[in-house]
This record gives sequence, structure tokens and C-alpha cells, in this order.
Amino acid sequence: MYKILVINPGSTSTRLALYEEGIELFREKINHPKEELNVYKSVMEQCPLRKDAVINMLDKWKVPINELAAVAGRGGTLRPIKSGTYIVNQRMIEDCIRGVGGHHASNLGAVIASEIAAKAGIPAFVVDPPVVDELGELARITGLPEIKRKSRFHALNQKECAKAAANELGKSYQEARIIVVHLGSGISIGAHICGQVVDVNDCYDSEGPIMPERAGTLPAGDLVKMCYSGKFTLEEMQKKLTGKGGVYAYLGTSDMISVKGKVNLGDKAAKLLYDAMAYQVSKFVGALSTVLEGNVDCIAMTGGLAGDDDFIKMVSCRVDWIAPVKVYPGEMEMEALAKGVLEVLQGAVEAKIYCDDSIID
Ligand SMILES: Nc1ncnc2c1ncn2[C@@H]1O[C@H](COP(=O)(O)OP(=O)(O)O)[C@@H](O)[C@H]1O
Ligand SMILES: CCCC(=O)OP(=O)(O)O
Repeated sequence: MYKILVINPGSTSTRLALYEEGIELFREKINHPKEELNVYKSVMEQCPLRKDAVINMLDKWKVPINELAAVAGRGGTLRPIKSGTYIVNQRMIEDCIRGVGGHHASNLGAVIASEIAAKAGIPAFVVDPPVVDELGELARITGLPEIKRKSRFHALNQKECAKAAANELGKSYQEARIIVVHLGSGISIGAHICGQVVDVNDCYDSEGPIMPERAGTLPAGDLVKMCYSGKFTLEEMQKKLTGKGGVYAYLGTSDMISVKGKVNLGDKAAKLLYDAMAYQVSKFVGALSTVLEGNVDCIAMTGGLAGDDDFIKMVSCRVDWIAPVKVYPGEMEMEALAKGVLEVLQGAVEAKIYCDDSIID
């Protein structure tokens, strides 16, 4: 009986779960308010805080680490790689710590998983990290040869959600054509064609619609002028794009539940932003419908904000002429992580190695 501990550090929370042979025994979400995290200069400095939270939770669940068969971590913003389950190795840890693909909270997933696994003498894995790269050749091109588009998105949840949607449609993921919209702290919108995410906005480095804590795509000329205005450092500009951009920059919060509360109380600024976000999400879905040449089986909406029926209605009204809309509020990341690792432990799938051969140039 394989017991798998799943660790999923997000921008504002650490989600934990324990699975035995695919059955979820425990699940808990530890929230980290912005004030608690803002005292750390970098994401990696949050490691002891989040690791202690994991150890305390195992104590609360009364699960000794020697009962575990493996630890699964969500992570991280590594170098671009193919989809799959990867064993956490030293190179991966170093890339997470250095933040080669950005300093996202998911980098802590691989690091904490490996520290706990090392203590128990068991392996640690990551599954479909946010740098899964299946972009088509055309999707990589920008108008400047020095800049190539990147694939950084909610790969784990997007794929699990697309599989669930395909299943409902009576198709396999490998034969389905689906647009997945992940509505979280970051918003990613991906075109899934026959099991490959051939185009998606790089939601980490602020490509896409306005997001709860990221700016999304900006007019490039004005952005360049702002960078050279002398008013901001590189770090300040980066924070403006990712972390303190989007809804946070306007309203001082990235919590869409509280934004919705303001909208309901008649706050005009909150309403404008809320409507603009729905408008822009719809626009990106429309753009991806052309990538699928109009042949779209369904549009699947997921993530925390997919729990807001009014928001979903606003987007659906604009996009349901493209294909039927299916809604999967929250995330399926915990079960996807456990499933990916169980397949490896049972010998059904071989774990991939993070190395030069698996990294996509
Ligand atoms: N039921 C809900 N209704 C509206 N917004 C929600 C709901 N649940 C979560 N959110 C919002 O979704 C965002 C977080 O997305 P989520 O996918 O839960 O986490 P993260 O991307 O941080 O891992 C926050 O802005 C949160 O306020
Ligand atoms: C790095 C891409 C994945 C992402 O943005 O996740 P969150 O929305 O959880 O921050």
C-alpha cells in the first residue's frame, strides 16, 4: 500500500494531502496572508515556514514519515521540459533555488518534498510542473528575434481538467480539442490539441488578461518608457508585473472574493476591473479558438475564481458560441500529483530525469 504525501505551495497557500493507493485520506489548505509572506525578501526564504507547516500537519494527521512511500511536490519554474513525472534530483533543486524560470512559490514544492523525502529515505517527485512546454513552432515566434514566447502556466491543473472534460465528452485526452481557462492568482488559457498544449499565455511573466496579482499583457511602448523613467528599479518593475500587478495594483488586494464583495456593495472601481477581467479572459479564449481552427470540443473553466458563478456567466456569455462551457471550480492538482507518482511507484510509467536530454532549448 503506497502512501503518498502531496505538497502544493501556491502564491498564497500551501495545500497538503495524503493519498493511499489513490484514495485521499487527508486534505488541508494552509493560507498564508500577504502580510505573513511580505516579510520575506524571496520565495525561497519562505521554505522553513512552509516546511514547518507540512511537518505540523503530518503530526496533526498522526502520520509518521516512515509510513510514506514517496513525496510529491508541485514544482517548479524550472527550465522548459516535456509533460510527465520527474524524480527530484540535485539539478532540479539547484534550478528551483536559483529560480532559472522565475521565483514562483511552486519552486518550494520540489525543495520541501525532497527535504522530507530525504529524512524518510524515500523518493520525491514533481508532476507536470508549470514549465511543461508543448508550444507549436508558430506559437513561439514574437516580433523580435531576440524574444521567444515561453510556456509557463498551470500545466498540472490544466491537463487534469482537460482530461476530466474529455472524459465527460466520451473522448480520450489524446483525441480531444479543448480550451482550458485556469482562473487563479495567475490566469492561464491553453489550447489543448490531442494531448498537447500547443499555445498558452505565459501567465508567470505577465502575458495574458489582467490577473488577480499580475498585470497581464501591457502596451509595450508605454512599458518601456516606464522602465526607463528612472522611477523604478528592475525588481520594482518585475514586482509590478508579477505579484503586485493586476487587480492588486488597482485595489490593494488580489483576493477576488473580497473584490466581489466590493462589487456587490456598488464599488464602481472594483466593478470596472471585475468586468474588464472577464472581458479580457473572453478575448484570449476567442484568440485560442483560431488556434483550434474553430473545431473546439469544449471550453473548460477551472481555478479558484471558477467558483464565482457571476464571473463564469460573464465569460460564458461571450464565448459559448465557440463551444459548450464546462466548469470545474478549484483545482485537481492534488489528485493529479498523487496519480502521477502512484503510476511510477506501481511501475506503470517510468519517472523522467531532469537533465540536458529532457530540457527543451
Ligand atoms: N469561490 C470563489 N469565488 C471567487 N473567487 C475565488 C473563490 N475561491 C477562490 N477565489 C479567488 O481565486 C484566487 C486564487 O485562486 P486559486 O486557484 O484558489 O489559488 P492560487 O492560484 O493562488 O493557487 C483568489 O483571488 C481567490 O480570492
Ligand atoms: C508559474 C505559473 C503557474 C502559476 O501562475 O500558478 P499560481 O496561479 O498558483 O501562482
